[in-house]
Amino acid sequence: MTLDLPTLLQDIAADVRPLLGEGEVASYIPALSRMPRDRFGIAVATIDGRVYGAGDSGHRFSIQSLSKMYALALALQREGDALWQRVGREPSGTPFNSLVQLERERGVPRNPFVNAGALVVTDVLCRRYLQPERAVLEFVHRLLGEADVAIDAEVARSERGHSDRNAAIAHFMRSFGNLHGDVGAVLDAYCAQCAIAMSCRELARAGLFLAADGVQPPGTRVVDALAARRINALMLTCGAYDAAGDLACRIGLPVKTGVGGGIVAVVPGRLCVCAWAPGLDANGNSIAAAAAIERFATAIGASIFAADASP
Ligand SMILES: NC(=O)CC[C@H](N)C(=O)O
Repeated sequence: MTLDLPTLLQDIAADVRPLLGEGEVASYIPALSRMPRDRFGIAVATIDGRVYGAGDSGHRFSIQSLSKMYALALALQREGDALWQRVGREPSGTPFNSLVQLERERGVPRNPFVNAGALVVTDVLCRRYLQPERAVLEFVHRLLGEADVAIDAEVARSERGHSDRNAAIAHFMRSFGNLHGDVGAVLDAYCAQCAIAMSCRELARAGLFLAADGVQPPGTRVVDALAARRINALMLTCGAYDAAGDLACRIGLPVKTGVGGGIVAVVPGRLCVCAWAPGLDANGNSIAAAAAIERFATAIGASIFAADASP
């Protein structure tokens, strides 16, 4: 059966509309507190080059922790397996900005997707690049084959001005010797990378390398196949923080969430899907975007835990 993806996406946009008033926007970053909660977008990019969208699929929003996929890819490309000496590969079962495990585990974060792990990744990039946030942005430009996407300077400034918790995490790790650079410089780069603004269409296209063993269609290798596989594994187990198990049950795919309301999911060998809606649940994951991707994955039979992948 050939799937009618444009119609499916329209149906999903209509289905999730009642959820759009639910949840809270990420007001701990003041510039994000103004986001209207009635927005919704969804887009799918297939590895053979088709892109479909519905709702506000072309509207750019703050990618926030979705940037951690790109930063990790870049760090793995530069550092290889040495990275795993400084960052773990286990789910945390704690909120994304938690400090509690760091003392017991001597400053080694559980995984690269909680803030502590992402700050270590940024520290690695600070060693490698004079402007690490530009390196992440240019990595995105390479994935998209165009240089249009940018960092929203106001969002970056707003988060940087309210980054006490991330500063605490960074200083704490530095006290254990697991953050080597200047904490202020790491926070500058981290907040700027989180403030990249992209649309669902751009995020779905940019994530295709994860669906294609590290090769960005139509044929540019951006990371090796093993790195792509590892990023997917970490997205499945850690990409949604303390909701990773719930989303694995509901969606069954590698996913990454961000407090800007975006969720990216990868269907290996086939496609990448991104949904966006600003209202967040208590874990900081978008309520309507998660519901939309759940509905999409179910409709196309995408769960990696199901025997039959194609309806
Ligand atoms: N989960 C997220 O998207 C968090 C990213 C945000 N910039 C923070 O550090 O708090």
